[in-house]
Amino acid sequence: MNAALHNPILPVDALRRPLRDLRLSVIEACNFRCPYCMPADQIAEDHGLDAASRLSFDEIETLVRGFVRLGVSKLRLTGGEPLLRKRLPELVARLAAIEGIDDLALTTNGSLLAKQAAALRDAGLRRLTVSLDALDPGVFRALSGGRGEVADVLAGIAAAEEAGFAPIKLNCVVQRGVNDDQALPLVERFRGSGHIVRFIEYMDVGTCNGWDATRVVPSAELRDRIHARWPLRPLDPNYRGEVASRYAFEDGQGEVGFVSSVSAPFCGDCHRARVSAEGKLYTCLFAGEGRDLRPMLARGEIAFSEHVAELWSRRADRYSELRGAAGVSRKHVEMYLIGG
Ligand SMILES: Nc1nc2c(ncn2[C@@H]2O[C@H](COP(=O)(O)OP(=O)(O)OP(=O)(O)O)[C@@H](O)[C@H]2O)c(=O)[nH]1
Ligand SMILES: C[S@@+](CC[C@H](N)C(=O)[O-])C[C@H]1O[C@@H](n2cnc3c(N)ncnc32)[C@H](O)[C@@H]1O
Ligand code: SF4
Ligand code: SF4
Repeated sequence: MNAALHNPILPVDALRRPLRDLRLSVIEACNFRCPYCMPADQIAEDHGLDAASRLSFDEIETLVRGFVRLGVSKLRLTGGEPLLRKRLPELVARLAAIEGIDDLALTTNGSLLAKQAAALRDAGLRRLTVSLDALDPGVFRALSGGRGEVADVLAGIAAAEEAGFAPIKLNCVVQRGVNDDQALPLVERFRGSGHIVRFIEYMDVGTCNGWDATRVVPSAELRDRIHARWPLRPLDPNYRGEVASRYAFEDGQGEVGFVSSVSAPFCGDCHRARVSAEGKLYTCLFAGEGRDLRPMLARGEIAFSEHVAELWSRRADRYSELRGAAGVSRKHVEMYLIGG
């Protein structure tokens, strides 16, 4: 909607998909070690770039302005754990002020949210997604790699609610035999709260999480389990290309969502670009390597956007649809580098 204001010629990729959505990692480091993302035995305690290797706030602002010229109106900040980035509210305020960014969201593990929710809200953040894989303290702790407490995340959600975030989306990555027994308690806890629990199929992202297809719980199976207890009916997407499929509780107690990248891929409508904390562009969550945008950033917003338009026009990614096909190999970037 805003895009034509800036640039009447908007790029489409080789599969005719426009660029609408930017997911920007502000930091690659994390205080958790979720085994499906950053297994503790493989990712060192002091893992991470030195601060100077991360894009500066000035670079990030130029980058986002450049993406807006190409049609992006939706921006999600992620990580690593984005709340570890120093002076994050200051960055949020700068990004919220950019004309053309209609939707500014952030995904966090929630552990540091209690302290920061109000400042982020005041800075202009409008939407929040908190990852929450379990309510049981022991299961939660194991799924954070022994680093997190569910009580802190629940306190973070309460603080975010208090600060005015509504609805908050709560993302749960489901693994069979690990935390699939947490699904119904999560639904029970948040039904009627105004927040939206979303179940994410465990994905084969990265090369270090030992992904195993037998641990994927297809969304349809989970949906049936929930439906048997609290009847559901399908809802229309909020916008074209929405990643989660939505279901309302028949009794009016809100909705749940399912992200089914493994059992029902959605590449046809994928309008998302991803940029890592050091400024590499990934045109797919499963891309093998990124393109370093930093040199072009130094040449300013217009030259930068022309460069990205060129890269986007050559994009033909659709990994989830091709998964398992002959010749499709796994040489993926790690999830904590690309931000999910
Ligand atoms: N395979 C795949 N998974 C995705 C894609 N986009 C998001 N996901 C996954 O879906 C999950 C939910 O994503 P969120 O960060 O909550 O973002 P979203 O669903 O786009 O959020 P909304 O803007 O609120 O609709 C995350 O675990 C992502 O990794 C995608 O393009 N491909
Ligand atoms: C990489 S994290 C970054 C943001 C923040 N640290 C958090 O956990 O919310 C973004 C999302 O990716 C999800 N994720 C990580 N690895 C995954 C995997 N293998 N399959 C599915 N989702 C995954 C996480 O659960 C989280 O919701
Ligand atoms: S999913 Fe998020 S919280 Fe968990 S290890 Fe990855 S980046 Fe950290
Ligand atoms: S697998 Fe790649 S192309 Fe397909 S929806 Fe995910 S990010 Fe987009």
